[in-house]
Amino acid sequence: MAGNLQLEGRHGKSRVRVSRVWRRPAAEGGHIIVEWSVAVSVVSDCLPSYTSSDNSAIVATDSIKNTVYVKAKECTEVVSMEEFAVILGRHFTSLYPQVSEATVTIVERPWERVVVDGNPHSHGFKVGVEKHSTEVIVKKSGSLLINSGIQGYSLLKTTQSGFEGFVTDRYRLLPDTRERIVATEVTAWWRYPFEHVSQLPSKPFCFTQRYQDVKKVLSETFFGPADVGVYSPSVQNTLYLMGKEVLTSLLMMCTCRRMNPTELLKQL
Ligand SMILES: O=c1[nH]c(=O)c2[nH]c(=O)[nH]c2[nH]1
Repeated sequence: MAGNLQLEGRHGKSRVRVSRVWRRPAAEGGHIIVEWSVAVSVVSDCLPSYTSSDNSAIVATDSIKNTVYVKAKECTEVVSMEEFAVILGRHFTSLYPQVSEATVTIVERPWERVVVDGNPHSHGFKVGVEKHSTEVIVKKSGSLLINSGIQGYSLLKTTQSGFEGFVTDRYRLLPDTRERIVATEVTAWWRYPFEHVSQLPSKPFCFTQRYQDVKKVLSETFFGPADVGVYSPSVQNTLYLMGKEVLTSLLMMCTCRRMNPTELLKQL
């Protein structure tokens, strides 16, 4: 409290770019590289720094940035970005008595292993398109919220899509169709069912594997079987089915939305 005002201080650092390489032998799958843009925001009891010139409780945002680098260096074993975010969140909430909560957001640059002559390269990578990200909130009590997402996942099919029966008024130009090309850019978020740090799985790659599982479910639902596909009566319906499928098959809460309006809706 300051006077009759109830205040909560939150500060942090965003756009901290960090890369980490784990040099495994080729026989064990080769090198792994990650490049992350990290944002850390802490809820911190340092109200005197707002109401007076007393900065004694502030963890400087510069120190927050340096911590990201140090913690990445300390990860001698491969970690997913969700695990790294939890490591950071636990660090800030346990080391500093004044920090009650930390939110760590990470967006990954999608480096993908290249394939040469059909073989995954041991240390060669190219940048992919869609982006994986996570937002982790850790409280001093150990309570946890992990939401991960995918952005810029562009999908297109050349048939098995239509759009009919929508509002007809003097502004409508589009005819009904049961045959069109459809392309959309999917943004999806899902929540992991771990509500306390003690519930976190110890299995390595669990979060990274889950990300691959979500992508697979989203694309299989969008496209349908390889030979015949599946009919989509609207982008809305397909997005709903994609989210529902992630929810039921992977047991996670999921929201799917279209970032951009359908880009390619040419009537054939
Ligand atoms: O699947 C679609 N949903 C829409 O809301 C829409 N609007 C539009 O012009 N074309 C389409 N297609």
